[in-house]
Amino acid sequence: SLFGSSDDTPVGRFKSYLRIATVHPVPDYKPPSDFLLAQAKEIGLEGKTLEYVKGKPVTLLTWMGTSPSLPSILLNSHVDVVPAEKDKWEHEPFAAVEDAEGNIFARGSQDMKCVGMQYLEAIRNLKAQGFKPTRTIHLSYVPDEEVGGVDGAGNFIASKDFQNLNVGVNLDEGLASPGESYRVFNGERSPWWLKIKTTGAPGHGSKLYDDSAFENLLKSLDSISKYRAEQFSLVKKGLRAEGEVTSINGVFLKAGTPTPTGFVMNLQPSEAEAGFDIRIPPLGDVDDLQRRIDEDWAPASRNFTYSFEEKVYPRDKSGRPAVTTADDSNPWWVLLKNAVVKAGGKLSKPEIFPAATDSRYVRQEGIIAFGFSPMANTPILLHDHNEFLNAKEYTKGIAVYEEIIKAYSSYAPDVDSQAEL
Ligand SMILES: CSCC[C@H](NC(C)=O)C(=O)O
Ligand SMILES: [Zn+2]
Ligand SMILES: [Zn+2]
Repeated sequence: SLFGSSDDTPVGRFKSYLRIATVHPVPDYKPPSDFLLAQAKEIGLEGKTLEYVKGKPVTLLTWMGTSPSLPSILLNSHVDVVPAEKDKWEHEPFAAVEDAEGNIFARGSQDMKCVGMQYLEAIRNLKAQGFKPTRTIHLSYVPDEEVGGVDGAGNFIASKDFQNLNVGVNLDEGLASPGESYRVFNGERSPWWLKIKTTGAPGHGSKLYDDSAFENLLKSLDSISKYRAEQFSLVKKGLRAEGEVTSINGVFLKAGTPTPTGFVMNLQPSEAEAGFDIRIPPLGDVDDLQRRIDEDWAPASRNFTYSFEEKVYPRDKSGRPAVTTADDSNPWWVLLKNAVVKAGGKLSKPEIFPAATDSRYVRQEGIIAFGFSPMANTPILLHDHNEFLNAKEYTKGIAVYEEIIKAYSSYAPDVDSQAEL
């Protein structure tokens, strides 16, 4: 066929998509978009591209519902993947080699080309069964998630195009699960990427004096380290899940006077800097964290200045925690749970995603969003060497999406009770 595979089966088409190396730092977004548009045409979906940034198309596929005025369903996936260190892999990372056990090795096999193709395969099957959706279903294939999504989902979700889709519920990526239950995420922690910098008088390495830059920084590191230990101990004691505490991890340190072979060893430097990746849960205390930064970690009294490379506010536009209700009061939660069970799967308790996905842009709009990648019995290998997904597990996921799409697109309660949905 057009994309170099003669294997025109669900698994074959998955492999074809995996073989399109949409890899950072310079993914070519045209080939996957052409591939997806060709798939859409074959299945009978409307397809178009929206290009908010040149060379970074959002591919939007649509299955019109019979009641197109009802809020729609948006199935999102990102087309880009992180790089792979080829020589550390057992199989070429973009060859989509299937081993004797049916494991398909490729960068993107878990994160998240599986999901992007499973949506399409589920729709292909539903169409073949003669199913007619009541609500309209949109599939968005976005660029640049792996570099923060600003040029991808960020632009798309801020657009008039997106508003016009009238999205009622969104699905995006989750994580694989080594156990038999699928994981599901109803919120995520927000990144604050903090850089702190202090200055102090330089001096001889032998002299004890107050307020050296290095000493200023050590005090901050001490305070940060204590806070980190407190948060981590809540996880270690089993009192909180990983996504429910604030994490802070050092990511760089910068100080010293370089020589051609190392650093000057008897000179106390006049500047010291450090960087931290902080993640705040949706219900985390933003004011407390900000106070710690101002008073303990980067106080002006110790000559600090600070800046953020990233600072996502963990609330939606109305000031509510950017978290989706995942209990029986939310019909979209109930539908999801029941659909998974109907497909023969199990769903774990909802969790907060520890890192950031494109879902944050949707939840910030106050729209219901679940992170869900149907991969059970699968080691978590996103961004890792030898990322793989088993063909059987992939195929099970298609059946799961068939049930979800059926349930979601058929959901049409009485007109007066569905204003919010
Ligand atoms: C600020 S965007 C960063 C996005 C990235 N996402 C993942 C899934 O690793 C992260 O959480 O670091
Ligand atoms: Zn991803
Ligand atoms: Zn990723």
